[in-house]
Amino acid sequence: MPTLYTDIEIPQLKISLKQPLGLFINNEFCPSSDGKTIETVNPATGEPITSFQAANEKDVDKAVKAARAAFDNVWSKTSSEQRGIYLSNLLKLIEEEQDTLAALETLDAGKPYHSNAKGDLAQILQLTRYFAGSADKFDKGATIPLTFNKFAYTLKVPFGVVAQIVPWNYPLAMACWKLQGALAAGNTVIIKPAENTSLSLLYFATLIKKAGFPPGVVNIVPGYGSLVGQALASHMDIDKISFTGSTKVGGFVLEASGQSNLKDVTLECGGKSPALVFEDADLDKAIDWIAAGIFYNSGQNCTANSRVYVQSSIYDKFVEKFKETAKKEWDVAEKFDPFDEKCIVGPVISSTQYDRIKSYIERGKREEKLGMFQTSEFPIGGAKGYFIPPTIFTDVPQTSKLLQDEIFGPVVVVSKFTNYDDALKLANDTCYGLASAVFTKDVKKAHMFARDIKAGTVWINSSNDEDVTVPFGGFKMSGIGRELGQSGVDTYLQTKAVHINLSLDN
Ligand SMILES: NC(=O)C1=CN([C@@H]2O[C@H](COP(=O)(O)OP(=O)(O)OC[C@H]3O[C@@H](n4cnc5c(N)ncnc54)[C@H](O)[C@@H]3O)[C@@H](O)[C@H]2O)C=CC1
Ligand code: BAL
Repeated sequence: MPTLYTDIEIPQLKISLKQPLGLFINNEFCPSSDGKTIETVNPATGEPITSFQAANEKDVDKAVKAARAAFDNVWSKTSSEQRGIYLSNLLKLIEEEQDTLAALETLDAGKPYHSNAKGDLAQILQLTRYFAGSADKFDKGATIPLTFNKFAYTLKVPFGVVAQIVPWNYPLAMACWKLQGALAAGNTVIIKPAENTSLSLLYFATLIKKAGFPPGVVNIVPGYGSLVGQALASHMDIDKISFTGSTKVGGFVLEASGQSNLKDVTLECGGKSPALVFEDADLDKAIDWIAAGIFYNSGQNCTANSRVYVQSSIYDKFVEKFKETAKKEWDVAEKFDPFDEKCIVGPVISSTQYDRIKSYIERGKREEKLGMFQTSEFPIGGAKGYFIPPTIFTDVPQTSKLLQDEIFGPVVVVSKFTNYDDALKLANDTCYGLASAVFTKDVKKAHMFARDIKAGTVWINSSNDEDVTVPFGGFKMSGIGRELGQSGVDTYLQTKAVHINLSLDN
């Protein structure tokens, strides 16, 4: 029998835990059908942590059968109030176990424990509270009076069996954005974590069971995207799929739906979000927001403000102060233990991502010969893991690959603009449309920008301070659909129209 649990010790926090390593189907941890496993690595050290069971197509079928049976026999007959009670039970358990869950994020994803992983858990608590309260509120239809002899009404009904594929940059938070919304709406779920960050969600499964969710309502199939993700996207008995990750894979998911059963698709994909700084902005505050908006989570944010446009009249001053702030507040030097309070910029997730980001930095420096500032020497001496210092490229032309591509690391490009029209044109010149930020004291200009920018989120005088009660999602190649807020439940409901004939004659 394969190992389905291992003991994990986190001496820095004096935490010991029993880590599940199996697939989670019908409320039980089980081995994969072919016994294959995946090794997961601590990105702060590059050393292996443990290995977990890797699902395959056969296991996906098993999970879908469990989810279908749970939907048909139990979950579709469970009242929305009761679903809210299960989510409230879950909330209490997350509160009790938040330090352990945050510690697992730090260990497996390299997120600085104090300044980052704990923040993810705070958001998870907030959204679980919100979705627990929404279960019996957002599923109401409407009555539509038609003629004397006819009226209609609508019912909001869950899709049934929902698949969810989540990435590694916010492993548990992204899972909870999707999971709690789908459960509140009355669906059963099969969820796939990213292959490099599966531990926190597997531990979370123990809370799902303790919270009282019936077997089969939540199923977890860790494994490779090209195998398990693809099997979910093309499965004939899954009614909806929600995906967060790269735009490229988002396209595969959409295509797989089209080639299989036209399952409903929500996609939350890449971004290259602009931040505009006008000459009337509060410069110090703008810089603080922008630095956090790109360097937090080592730049591994789909909404990171990775393109900064500054009005020419304040450009030099901005660049000088931005570098100072990056060095003072966001340097990585000698802070290589993400459990230590001093570590603010953790490692990036993997050697693959490290090499990818490094190649962009090399390109900017050598091929494109751009002005570059880094808070520390790179590669960093003394770091075993995948640490990259905050990197600022200046005077970057609009045609640069560094300005057009999503780099997904602590790398930012800064350029000039002359006036509002120029700034807007540059900001909209991208295939993405996830988020944007504008810094100005001119209320009119700020709202003009909110109107004119083609992006799903606009921050005025802030950046990346998302809120779980506000809808989130992208324009253009950044995605399809919305999550969080009321949309976070609505996206898992479909509308049925009922026509009523009151006529006595026909
Ligand atoms: N929007 C976001 O939050 C994220 C964006 N990205 C972007 O993607 C780039 C590459 O990162 P990756 O880890 O390669 O992202 P990815 O898109 O391959 O991974 C995200 C999730 O999709 C799954 N997946 C991979 N191939 C799949 C397939 N064929 N069918 C279904 N699911 C599949 C993965 O297993 C993972 O769970 C990053 O540099 C970044 O630009 C990555 C992660 C999150
Ligand atoms: N900030 C959570 C969404 C994301 O960056 O993927």
